[in-house]
Amino acid sequence: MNQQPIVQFQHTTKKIGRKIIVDDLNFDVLAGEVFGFLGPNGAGKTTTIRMMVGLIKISRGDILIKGHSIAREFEKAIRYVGGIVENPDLYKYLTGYQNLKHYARMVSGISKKRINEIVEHVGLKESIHDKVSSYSLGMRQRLGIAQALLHHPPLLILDEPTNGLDPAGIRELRNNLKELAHQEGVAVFVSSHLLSEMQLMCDKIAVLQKGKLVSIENVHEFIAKDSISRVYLEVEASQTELTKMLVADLNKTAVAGNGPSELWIQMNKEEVPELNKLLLDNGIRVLSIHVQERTLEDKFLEMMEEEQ
Ligand SMILES: Nc1ncnc2c1ncn2[C@@H]1O[C@H](COP(=O)(O)OP(=O)(O)OP(=O)(O)O)[C@@H](O)[C@H]1O
Repeated sequence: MNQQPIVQFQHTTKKIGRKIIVDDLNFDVLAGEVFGFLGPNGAGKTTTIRMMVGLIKISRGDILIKGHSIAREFEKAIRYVGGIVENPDLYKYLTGYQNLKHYARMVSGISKKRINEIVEHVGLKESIHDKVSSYSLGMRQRLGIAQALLHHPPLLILDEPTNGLDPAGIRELRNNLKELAHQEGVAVFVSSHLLSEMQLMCDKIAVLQKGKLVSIENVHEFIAKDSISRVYLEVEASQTELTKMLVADLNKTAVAGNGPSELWIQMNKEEVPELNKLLLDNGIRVLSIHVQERTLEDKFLEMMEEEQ
């Protein structure tokens, strides 16, 4: 997979009045990855995206798209961007196809073949000749993506794309975006509040807080890093004895679970074999041992608490 940088943030900063809203961002978004942009309300995500598409000026630094500066050569840079920043811009009284044709006329060099190809790609073939007013929100979102992709941009920017979609619509969108990135090599830059969704959708996660980049990692590494999991045990042993043994041998405190033989311990997944051995060496019968993996949401909330 071609992993060249499509977007390069270079000391990107936005100041409004005296307030620094986005503070010295430095990172790349690569071809072929779904890149998640996370952060609590007011972190500066929308402001960053608005700078990426030229809706507001960059105060300091720059953003390069395929090597072209948004600040100095906007016309060139923006040609490489497909974006839905607010709601997709669609004419409801026209059909999906007429909308795409209208858009294609504004951007030169888009063939009929390309329109059909993209319609198929976003899964709208069946309903493309229906009026947009009859479309569900998910279908409108897909038509918006088709429109953004008509001119073959190597970068797709989506601000909160799952807003208002039902679970089936979210799943469709997720699969669609992953396919675009992984099979067509498009860099997909997505901001969202839905952490469970981002965990399923993204390859990489960047976390913004108070305008600053606080983390950027592969999604699996991000979740697993310094990962303390809950390990649930169901054993045939007296809880008091077991608790004493865990403190003495592993320096761990166990918490009673729901049933009389259940308890849980906080530990790294890597420590589980040691726990298992300790139980076996002491002749304790283990009925079940289960590691509850952390989610992106757990990690994100922990991180926000630490930052506070
Ligand atoms: N034009 C403006 N004037 C003053 N402050 C602004 C302006 N635009 C944004 N802000 C402030 O900048 C901060 C970042 O806003 P932004 O909308 O980028 O955050 P966000 O991460 O997208 O948040 P959300 O998740 O709530 O959409 C907020 O504190 C907001 O109040």
